[in-house]
Amino acid sequence: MTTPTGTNPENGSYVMAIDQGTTSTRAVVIDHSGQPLGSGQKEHEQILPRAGWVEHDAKEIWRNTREVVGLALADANINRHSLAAVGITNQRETTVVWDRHTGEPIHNAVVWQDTRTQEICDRLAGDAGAEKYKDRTGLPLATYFAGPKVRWILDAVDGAQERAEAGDLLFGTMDTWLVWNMTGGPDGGRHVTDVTNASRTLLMNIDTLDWNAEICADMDIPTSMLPEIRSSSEVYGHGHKQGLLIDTPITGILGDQQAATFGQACFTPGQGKNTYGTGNFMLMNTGTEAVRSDNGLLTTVAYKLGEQDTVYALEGAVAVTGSLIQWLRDNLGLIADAAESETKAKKVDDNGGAYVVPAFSGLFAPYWKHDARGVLVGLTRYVNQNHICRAALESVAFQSAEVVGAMNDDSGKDLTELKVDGGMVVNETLMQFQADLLGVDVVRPQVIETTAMGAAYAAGLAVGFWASTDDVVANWAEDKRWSPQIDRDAAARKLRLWKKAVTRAFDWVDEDVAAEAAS
Ligand SMILES: Nc1ncnc2c1ncn2[C@@H]1O[C@H](COP(=O)(O)OP(=O)(O)O)[C@@H](O)[C@H]1O
Ligand SMILES: O=P(O)(O)OC[C@H](O)CO
Repeated sequence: MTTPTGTNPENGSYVMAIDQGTTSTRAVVIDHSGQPLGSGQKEHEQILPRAGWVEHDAKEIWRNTREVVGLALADANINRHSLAAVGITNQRETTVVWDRHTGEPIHNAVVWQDTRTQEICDRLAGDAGAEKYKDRTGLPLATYFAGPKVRWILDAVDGAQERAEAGDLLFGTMDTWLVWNMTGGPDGGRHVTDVTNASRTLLMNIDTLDWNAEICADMDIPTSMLPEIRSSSEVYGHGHKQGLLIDTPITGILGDQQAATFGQACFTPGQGKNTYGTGNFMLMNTGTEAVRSDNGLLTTVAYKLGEQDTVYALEGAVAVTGSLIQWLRDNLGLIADAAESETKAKKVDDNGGAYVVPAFSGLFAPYWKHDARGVLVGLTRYVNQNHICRAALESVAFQSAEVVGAMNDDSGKDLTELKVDGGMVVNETLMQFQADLLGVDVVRPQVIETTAMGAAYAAGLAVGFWASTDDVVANWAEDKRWSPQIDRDAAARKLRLWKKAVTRAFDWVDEDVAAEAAS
């Protein structure tokens, strides 16, 4: 039990991580051995104005952040004096533009899943060629990333371009928005981001880690509205007097998938993890080299600790996995909760020949086909709802198996085991099927809060709370391992049928469908 005095022996004994995710915001208090001590969580509204558009209210997210910080402190039974540092991790790419004088966003945040910028991407590809973007930024020119979203907001809001050019508007991903508000907002808030988040904007040169002036000019984005790019682990500022974390040093920022990679202790080239959440994101550490992919993977920054060398990763981003299970629940009413997807899937031995390809916002890795849409194929009278639940879970594993295939091809090495985390890894049927498909062990750590752990470690390393990444490795422990149980020919046949199903999703959005969606 702690008391709010300046002399408490527990002062500085913990680190807090704030995890600002797609569906909710969490704060977690973590101790030196890497154990979560207390947490708070709050969901925010998903604003869906039309097909393909997804928005968040950035002010709601800031309110929720303050609330969950209070909840986590209370749950851990500590006060802010017990915190040595706070780290931020966040849904990446989601874009906010706000007025630097008032702190008011000029539009709802445009979320990473949102596809409204397709026309902007097409125009940019027509002007300069998509290859230029891949060469400079390591990314395909796609609606997923932040730069085109900034362009869209500046076009959509009356007078925004002029205000941006006059230096009155600021851009940020969620890390930037939160740090600016936490450190004072209009009253001296720090306008910063870290290299991992900046590497998702399509505006940063992946080799020099600077904003690329030519690309910013192509998108007509004034560089005055861009945050300063900093490392992932250093002092960015301190909590402002109006917040709950007054004077607490803010010392870690990592995009959420990079944070999970860090929390899974993937510090050696070749090590990687796969996170099963709203979408699936696999990252493999490629060391200090920014490897370009020939197979639809993204080149991204994994982390940069202070002045140390930048560590890069290859990433396979899959847009729809856990959100398919939400869709079975909310749109089809097939299941009452996510866990029932497993109960139903276990009632049948296989998918009955059915395949679900959840290309709800096109297909991300390894295909990058924006004009694909979801399909359910292989239907016969035999197929029932249990088969569909199984097919939905299998689609999650199939999509990740294709990403692993791309990683193996790009790196020239075969994956030896897969570290997993995220909300879906409690689903044992899915984990077993993943091991069966890949032919390698799937391994779950004891603490599956890897995202929060990663942000906490980045923050704690900056203030000497942990001495080095060796402490992170020492704190990591295995919980459960699934080994392959089917032969490789059977796995290859399943994957072949999946790939056939995927081709049925291609090329759905023609001009008529696009015009209808836009009207
Ligand atoms: N038992 C389960 N089986 C299948 N999917 C699940 C299960 N439990 C949770 N999920 C899915 O996991 C996702 C939540 O994971 P989480 O890592 O919290 O997501 P995020 O961080 O992207 O918000 C939801 O999309 C939910 O549908
Ligand atoms: O918030 P999550 O866990 O769905 O992650 C979102 C990713 O960062 C998008 O790139």
